[in-house]
Amino acid sequence: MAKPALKAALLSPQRPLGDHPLIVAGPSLGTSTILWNRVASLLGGDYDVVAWDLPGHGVSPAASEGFDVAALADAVVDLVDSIAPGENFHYAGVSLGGAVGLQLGIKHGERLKSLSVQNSGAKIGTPEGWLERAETVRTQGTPVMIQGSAQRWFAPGFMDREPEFSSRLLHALRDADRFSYAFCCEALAAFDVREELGSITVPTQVIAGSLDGVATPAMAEEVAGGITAAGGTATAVTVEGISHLAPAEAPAHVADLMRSLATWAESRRAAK
Ligand SMILES: O=C(O)CCC(=O)CC(=O)O
Repeated sequence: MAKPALKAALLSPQRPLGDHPLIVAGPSLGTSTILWNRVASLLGGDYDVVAWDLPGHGVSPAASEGFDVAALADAVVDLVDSIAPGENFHYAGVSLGGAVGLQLGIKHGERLKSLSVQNSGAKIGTPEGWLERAETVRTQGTPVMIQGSAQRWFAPGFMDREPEFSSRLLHALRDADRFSYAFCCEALAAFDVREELGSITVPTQVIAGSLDGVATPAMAEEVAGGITAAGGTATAVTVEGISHLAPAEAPAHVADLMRSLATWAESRRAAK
C-alpha cells in the first residue's frame, strides 16, 4: 500500500516547537484541521498542537492511489519527524483519525506518550457500506454526502446554535477531493484491529458521544476493554448530548479530558 503525503497546520501560537509537549491531532473523514480549532485554543497555551489533514482534504495533497490505515499511521510518524525529528507525542484523533491513533498505538507505540481515541472504534461500519460509499463519492463527488454527514456528525440543535462553525466543517467536506475521500472509505472498509488491541500499551482514553450512531459508546467500551484485558491502561468516557464530532461539539469537555490524560501520562513517564 502506498504511503500518502500528509500536511498539517500548527493550531497553537507561533513559537519554536519543543518547549511544550506536542499534541498531534487527526481528523474524521470529510473534515479538516478546523475540527480541532476550539480544543487547540484551549490547550495551545500549554501544548504545541499540530493537526493533520487526510489526503485530498484541507491542506493535504490528493492521493493518486489507495492506502490503508497503517499507511496513514506511517505517514503521521513521517510528518512528526519532519517537524520534530524523533519526538514522542500525545496523539488524539476522531473517527478515521482515531483509527489512525489505534494503528499508531499498535505499530508505533514507542513514539506515543498518550492516545485519545474519539468517536471511533476498532472496526467502524461494514466493508460493504464503505465500498458502496466510495463508489458513490467517486462518481458523484463529496457534495452528495453533505446532508447525511451533517445528520451523523452533529447532535440535534448544534447547527442552529453554531451555524458558522458547522458550515465551515461541511465546506471542508464539499471541498475534499472525491477520489481521496473514496480511498479513505476503502481504508475504513479494510480496517479491523479488534484482535490487536491488546498490543496497545500507551495510556489511552476512548471518548464517545452519547448520540453518535457511527461510533457508539459500546464501540468505545470495546476498545478500552480490548486494551485493559491485555494489561494496558485505558478508560472509556461517554460525553452526553453530542454526536460524532466531539472536539467540535464539546470542546471544553474534550480539552479537559485530553489535558488530564496528557498530564497523567507525562507524570508517569517522569516517575519512571
Ligand atoms: O467520520 C469518519 O471518519 C468516518 C465516519 C463517517 O464518515 C461519518 C459520516 O460522515 O458519515
